[in-house]
Amino acid sequence: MFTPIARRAAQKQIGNIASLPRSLHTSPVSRLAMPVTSSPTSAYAKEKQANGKYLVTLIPGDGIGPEVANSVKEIYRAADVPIDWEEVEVTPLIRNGKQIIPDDSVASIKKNTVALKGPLATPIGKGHVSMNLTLRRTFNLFANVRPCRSIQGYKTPYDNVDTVLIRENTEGEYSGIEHEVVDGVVQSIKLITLEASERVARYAFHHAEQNGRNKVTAVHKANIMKMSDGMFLHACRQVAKEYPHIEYDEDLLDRACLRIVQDPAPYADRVMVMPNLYGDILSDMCAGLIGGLGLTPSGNIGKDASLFEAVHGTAPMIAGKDMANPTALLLSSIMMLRHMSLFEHADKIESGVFSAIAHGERTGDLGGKHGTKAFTESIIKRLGEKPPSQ
Ligand SMILES: NC(=O)C1=CN([C@@H]2O[C@H](COP(=O)(O)OP(=O)(O)OC[C@H]3O[C@@H](n4cnc5c(N)ncnc54)[C@H](O)[C@@H]3O)[C@@H](O)[C@H]2O)C=CC1
Ligand SMILES: O=C(O)CCC(=O)C(=O)O
Ligand SMILES: [Mg+2]
Repeated sequence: MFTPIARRAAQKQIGNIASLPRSLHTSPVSRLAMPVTSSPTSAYAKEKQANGKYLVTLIPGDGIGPEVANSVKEIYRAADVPIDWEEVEVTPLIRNGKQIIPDDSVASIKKNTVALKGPLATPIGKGHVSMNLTLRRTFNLFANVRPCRSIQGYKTPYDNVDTVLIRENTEGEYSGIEHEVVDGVVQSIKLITLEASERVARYAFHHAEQNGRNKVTAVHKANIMKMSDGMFLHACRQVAKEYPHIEYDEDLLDRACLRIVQDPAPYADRVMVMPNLYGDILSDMCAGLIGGLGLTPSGNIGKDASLFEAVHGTAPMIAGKDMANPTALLLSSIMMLRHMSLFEHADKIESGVFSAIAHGERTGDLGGKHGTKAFTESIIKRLGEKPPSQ
């Protein structure tokens, strides 16, 4: 199945990260709450500006986006994070019959190579295609890293969730190739390539190694989709040979869902890697185990740019009401800071937000009385504070 040409092309595009030195964060004891996402093929290498700060693209987004983005900006100001924001919009434009991202937004991400993004709305059924997916494809953000960890001090039926999902981010069920064959018959194509499968598999093994996880599990439905998911598995098996010190296994998607909701603890040792749609669904499911979408971050990692965003969407029912939980976008921004090697600022903000939640200063989605603004103030007061041990 693997031709030497396809293999060489894949190696050239993402590099062979099997031979990398291990990072500082390899022991489970020192494992960070929000993981490190950089690799030699996605490492942040920008210089500071003359004023001593880095320039980062900010897309506030739709719905609750501007409110949670504002919270991040205020916290960064209070924490003296050396970042200037370059704010751009990603309102869809049509050019030559094709939907595109505005030129200035593309140019900003290209130039800065790192972006923080609020959620963007996608109409259901008819209407414009997802600008989220368009951004991921435009910048070839091939791996979507979605960590989900129980929040210390916020009790749910599960105390020990610590999952990391890595979702193939550019193709699969979200390739966007759909057409009506004849009246009443529609075809939607799940397109999977060996190149993208190998690329995300290699990133998953590298991520496991870099963040102190000793196992990679490929999640699939290759019993049903024998060719597409079968090739995805084949790619994972081949890449696994490059990482003999990392254990590799496979699980069916439906069985994995059952096992995770029955007992998430065994999943704390590993990274799960999977095709696009499965990662979308599984990441919302895992968010439900720790308290909801107000809490889960993500990073879209590419070779030339990386874009960090919450797992959640625009939450239209609560938009503009000072009710949104900014934690998910803030934790995404902490992943971004670690990607940029701004570790001290990341640690200071991370401890502030976990401390506020542990002290019961919470937004409504977590049963608290704080609005977005009051919760932001609580985090600012607690920057650098160690959360109380339970
Ligand atoms: N990456 C992105 O930009 C994403 C965009 N979307 C888009 O967002 C729109 C709305 O999608 P939905 O399916 O309703 O999902 P959603 O994630 O916006 O909302 C699901 C539920 O979670 C709650 N919620 C989400 N984020 C929250 C937060 N920060 N604080 C408190 N509660 C929060 C909402 O109130 C709602 O009850 C759609 O247009 C969808 O396409 C959805 C997911 C991701
Ligand atoms: O693009 C969208 O509107 C939804 C995307 C989504 O659900 C996700 O990336 O998790
Ligand atoms: Mg989703």
